[in-house]
Formats: sequence, C-alpha cells, structure tokens
Amino acid sequence: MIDVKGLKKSFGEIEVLKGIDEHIEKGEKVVIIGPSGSGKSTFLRCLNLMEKPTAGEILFEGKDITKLKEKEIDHVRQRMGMVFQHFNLFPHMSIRKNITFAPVKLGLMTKDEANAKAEELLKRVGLPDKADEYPTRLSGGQKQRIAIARALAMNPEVMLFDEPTSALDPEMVGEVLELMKQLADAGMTMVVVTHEMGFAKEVASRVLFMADGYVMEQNTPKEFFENPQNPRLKEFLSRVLV
Ligand SMILES: Nc1ncnc2c1ncn2[C@@H]1O[C@H](COP(=O)(O)OP(=O)(O)OP(=O)(O)O)[C@@H](O)[C@H]1O
Repeated sequence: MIDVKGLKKSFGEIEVLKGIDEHIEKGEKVVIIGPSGSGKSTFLRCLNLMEKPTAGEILFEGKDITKLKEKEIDHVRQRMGMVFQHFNLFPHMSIRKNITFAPVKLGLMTKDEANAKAEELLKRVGLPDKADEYPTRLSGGQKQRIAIARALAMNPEVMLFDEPTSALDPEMVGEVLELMKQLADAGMTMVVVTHEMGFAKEVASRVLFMADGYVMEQNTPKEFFENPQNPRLKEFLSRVLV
C-alpha cells in the first residue's frame, strides 16, 4: 500500500531522516517508538506530505506522491487521516461542524450526508450527545475521540497517529487507546507514533525502532520486546519498560 524508498528530510543544515526504506501493507498496524528527537513525527508527517521530503520516494498504491501538485496532494491527504498530539480541533466550530467541515468543503458529501456521517461517527466514538457542544467544553480524552471521528469522516484508507495520548491526563489515555484498538480490529491500516508500549505489544503487527533518523530495528511485537538485537534498542527498552 505504502512504499517508502530512500526517504531523507533535512531542516536547514540538520538531516533529521537519513534514508528510510519501508513497506506498509494494507491492514497493517505499524507502531513507531524511539527516543525524543529521533525523527518519528517527521517520518509520519512525510507520509502524507505535511513535510516535504528532501530526497526519496513515497509510493502510495504504486504512485510516487512526492511528485504530485498541491491539488493532488489534497486528495492524498483525504485518503490518509491524521490525528495529532494536541487534537487541533477548530475551537470556534461546534463538534458537528468540526467533523463535517472538510468533507463538505471538499465536495465529498452534501451537508445532509456529512451530518448523518457525523452522527454515526459520534456514536462510534462513544459521544453521541456532543454534536452541539464546542471543543472547550470537552475533556482531553473526549477531544481526541472527536479528532479521530473527524479524520474518519473522510473515509480514509490509512490513519496516521502522532503521539495521540501524550497530551492527555493519565486517566484519559485508556479511552483513546480503546478506540484505536477498535479501529485496528475493524481492519484499518494504521501507523502510530507512541510511547505506549502496552499498545505496541497488544495491537501492532510490527514495531519500528527509530533513532538518529534511521529505522534501526523492526520486528513483530513479541520478538521486538523479548529479543531485541540493537544495543540502542536494548538500552531504550531498559529505560521505558520499568
Ligand atoms: N519544522 C521543523 N523545523 C526545524 N526542525 C525541526 C522541525 N520539525 C522537527 N525538527 C527537528 O527534527 C528533529 C526530529 O523531530 P521529530 O519531532 O521528528 O522527533 P520525534 O522522534 O518525533 O521526537 P518526540 O518524541 O520528542 O516528538 C528534532 O531535532 C526537531 O527539533
């Protein structure tokens, strides 16, 4: 589904991604872990071209999306939903409007269709009575569940999650991870940057370890956590799996 070839990304003089080759299959749940600053978010943001790669190719369904024009890039982004650490909801819009705004603006649905979709999604994320509320009235966990509903409103084929629970109070982490597990069980292709090792163990089909702009190791969760090979990964796991 997604083929990444020789991906590099620099910000000014600093090379953050130094050459990444990856293949993501339809239905896979790829979890990316690694130390702060290792390039995890940058890699994720390159996948849907929120960051423009400095070099390399990203093939989505066989087509190199790094060569597309701006308008075609919008189309790719519709097919790859993104969920951010800080929710990024529109504060001046109701929850319903947050969910329906993009599909209507992009002409994917009529207003009525989008409203019906919003209702269905609000039920799915367990917040059926929040359509007329505004984001400021919601808890962090609720905001993130709405952000997931908003991404799903575009009927994406892939969902990208950038540390979706890192900004949440501890008691709200579970409700968001539970919703992500439901999505995984429903067959969604997912790429997730997270510090939640339990989620990686339970949900991932493959776990990637990034350090210094490279994918240093990757494996099934069982092998990854029980039999790590790279010394950097061993050291990282010894610190996070206390
Ligand atoms: N827009 C930008 N301009 C300049 N430097 C950037 C930009 N985005 C990221 N960087 C730098 O790139 C490096 C990698 O950042 P990135 O956010 O990808 O790491 P990360 O592994 O996701 O870290 P964390 O776990 O702390 O979120 C960091 O040194 C960061 O400062």
